[in-house]
Amino acid sequence: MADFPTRARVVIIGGGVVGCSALYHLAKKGWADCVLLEKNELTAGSTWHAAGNVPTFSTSWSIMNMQRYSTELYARLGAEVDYPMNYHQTGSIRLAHSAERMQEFARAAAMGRYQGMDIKILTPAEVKEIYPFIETHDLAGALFDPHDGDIDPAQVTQALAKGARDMGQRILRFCPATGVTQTAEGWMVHTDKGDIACDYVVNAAGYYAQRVGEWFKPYGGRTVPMMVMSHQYLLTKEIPEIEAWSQKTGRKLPLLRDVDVSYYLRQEKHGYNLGPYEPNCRAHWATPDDPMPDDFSFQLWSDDLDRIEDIVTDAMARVPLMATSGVSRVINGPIPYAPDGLPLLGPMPGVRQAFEACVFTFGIAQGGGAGKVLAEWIIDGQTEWDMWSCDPRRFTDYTDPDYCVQKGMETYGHEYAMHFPHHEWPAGRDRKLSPVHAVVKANGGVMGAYNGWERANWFAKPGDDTSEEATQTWGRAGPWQVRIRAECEAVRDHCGVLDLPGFSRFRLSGVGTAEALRGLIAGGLPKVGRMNLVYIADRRGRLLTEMSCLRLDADEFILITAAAAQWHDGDILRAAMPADVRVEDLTRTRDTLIVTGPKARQVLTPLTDGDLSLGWLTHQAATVAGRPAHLVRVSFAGELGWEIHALNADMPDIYAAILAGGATPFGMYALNSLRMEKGYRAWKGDLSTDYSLLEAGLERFVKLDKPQDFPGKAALQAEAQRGVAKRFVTLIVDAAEADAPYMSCLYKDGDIVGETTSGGWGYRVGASIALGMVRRDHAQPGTELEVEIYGQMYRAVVQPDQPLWDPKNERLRA
Ligand SMILES: NCCCC(=O)O
Repeated sequence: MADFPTRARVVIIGGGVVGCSALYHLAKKGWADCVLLEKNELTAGSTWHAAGNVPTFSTSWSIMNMQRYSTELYARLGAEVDYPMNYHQTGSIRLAHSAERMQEFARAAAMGRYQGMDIKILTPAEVKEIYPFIETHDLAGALFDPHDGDIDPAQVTQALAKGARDMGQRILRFCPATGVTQTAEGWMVHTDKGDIACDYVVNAAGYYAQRVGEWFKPYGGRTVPMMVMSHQYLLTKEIPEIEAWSQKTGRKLPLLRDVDVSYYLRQEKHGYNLGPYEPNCRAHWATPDDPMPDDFSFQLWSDDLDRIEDIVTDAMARVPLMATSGVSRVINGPIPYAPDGLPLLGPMPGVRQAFEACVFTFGIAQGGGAGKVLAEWIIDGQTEWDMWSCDPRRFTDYTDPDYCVQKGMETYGHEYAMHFPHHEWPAGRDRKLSPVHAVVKANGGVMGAYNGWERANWFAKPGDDTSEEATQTWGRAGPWQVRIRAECEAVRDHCGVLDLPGFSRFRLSGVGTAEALRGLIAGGLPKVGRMNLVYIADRRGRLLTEMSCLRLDADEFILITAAAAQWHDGDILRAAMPADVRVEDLTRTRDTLIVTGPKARQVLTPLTDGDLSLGWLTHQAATVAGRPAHLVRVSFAGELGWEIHALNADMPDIYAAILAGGATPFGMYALNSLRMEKGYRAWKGDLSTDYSLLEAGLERFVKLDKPQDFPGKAALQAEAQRGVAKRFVTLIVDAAEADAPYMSCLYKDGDIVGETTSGGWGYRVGASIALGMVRRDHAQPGTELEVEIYGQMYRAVVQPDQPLWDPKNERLRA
């Protein structure tokens, strides 16, 4: 090939909407010497047969940001790149059949308002006014998203490609990538037409992402956690009434989603496009007798209407006009699913200079925003919005193909389901078990999955309702409530024990470790024998992670971090440490118990040879129940307490002895309540890259005057000079039956002035607590705000800057 590019800054593998959007956005940010490789024609994978809906609605703040951005981009893109396309912002109506669904809508509408969108709640009568063909007698109401609509998937992809090409980017169609080789500088991407040397490579291969991902395994990569579903939508013949309505109004009908029945219904020309997400769904290419073909470009499966018959019948009852027309075409095509239904967008776990932008199930709606996010990741190393919900590192070593198929099918069949705070999805469970799992279960543990690890959320007593049905509420009341209260009271008055498998832990050792850490963390290191919290920021001073740092020796440390952060934090540590520093991931080999409460010393004294008089934030090697362990004098529950870290094989004896010593087992729900009463932040709720370390109120962990430079130092120094825009606060809320969930809006005199980052009931203080970020001018203690909880306003008062429980920390230092 005469002008084959042998060098590029970035090579993107895959020419769907996401790959083209990434190419476009890289050029927009000034990197116009990149190449996109597509093995067939652009859009040949899933993009060409996508339904083309473009919602903004999401109950996730980051997904809503990404989808909102897509609608804004698509509205201006045609003119910007001179490629007119069919984009209809018709608005959409999302129907509710229950009060709980209306509560979900109210929460999303508030988030939408915070993002500047006029999302509205409708009564059934209002639905009928704007959608005359619908039956509304059994509806609770609806949500109206004015920016929703549909776009031609091929046109938007070609428009992004044109825009990218016009800025200098290269797109090589019918040029499949055949492999990659890591080089000292970056990568060599191989094709049959030649090799391309590049700094960065992006896997944007849609449903082929797992195959492309295999090429990265020799360089530290893993099997891409995904599977492929068959998604059908059917197109009806033309319906005269729709044509007449469109001619009369000059508009298309708003897109309908009957989310409780599980389908979307959209005007397509003068007929309908009906897309069900059926519970009895079908995975493809998931078993040896159904292998993924090497090429499925522009292909579909034959239709299977039996699977969606019930939903079609329901839709015809909802919009009887549908029944007046026959089916003209069925589209049954492959759609990739990650286990949680969200895309993989961000750094490729374990592999330097490689990214993923793949496994999009809503690629058209998210593609615009995804390109922006990916360009930021690659060029800036950080993103405008915290994107943890899409970060490929959220899935770690437990996502084997069987897990991915189970979860993918569960997610597809519940595409529009509500995600209640006390509900745990049942598929793909028991992937990683604590060494005391059987005992925890035998004691009534009602389990939840944390990075694949099973932990007790609460402990049920015989007769308690532990069914999935009982969890279908946004409220705090449920069979768990009385048990959580008792667990918190046991921790307050006596001693509790929580088994915490999967705490991510890394040992760092070797000459220069301490100095390397000083150049990474914002604060100081503990002395040998002591521990403290350390924080790592990005260049903007925004919060990447928090770790407990135990110093074992001058140059030997254990860093302990959230279960979910294992691969995220592992990547940060490995990237930052020089070659002489050894970074070992010990997560799998050890288990942790939290033993805490005023009688914790009494429980432990007969069991250990450790020195229990050592003070707060100390640690020591000791035996417990005759087994080697490490005792750390700390408690996330905010009482006198120790963490006991031990090898898996030793933990059953230790746990048994502590239970026999009178400790009450408690679960994650109680821990969450206890930590909020102390104002202890949780990772990726209260602690996210949406906030700087200073906004998060972590000044005491930041040493701006230390000699070492560290990521974010200059930005934090500048922020300290000018003052923070927002401030972390604790609020007491006059809540009713539900506490404030993540991203509830905080108002002052009708204006949104902040948001909650977590909320729950404090059983020791007897109040509903919210932690949040508030505009600096409204963050003074005593300020009265309002918080919107599922559509209702409640008084929320900013509390003094000290813990609600044990403000002087006397109990935990006892
Ligand atoms: N392509 C799937 C769109 C689903 C939805 O609009 O809700």
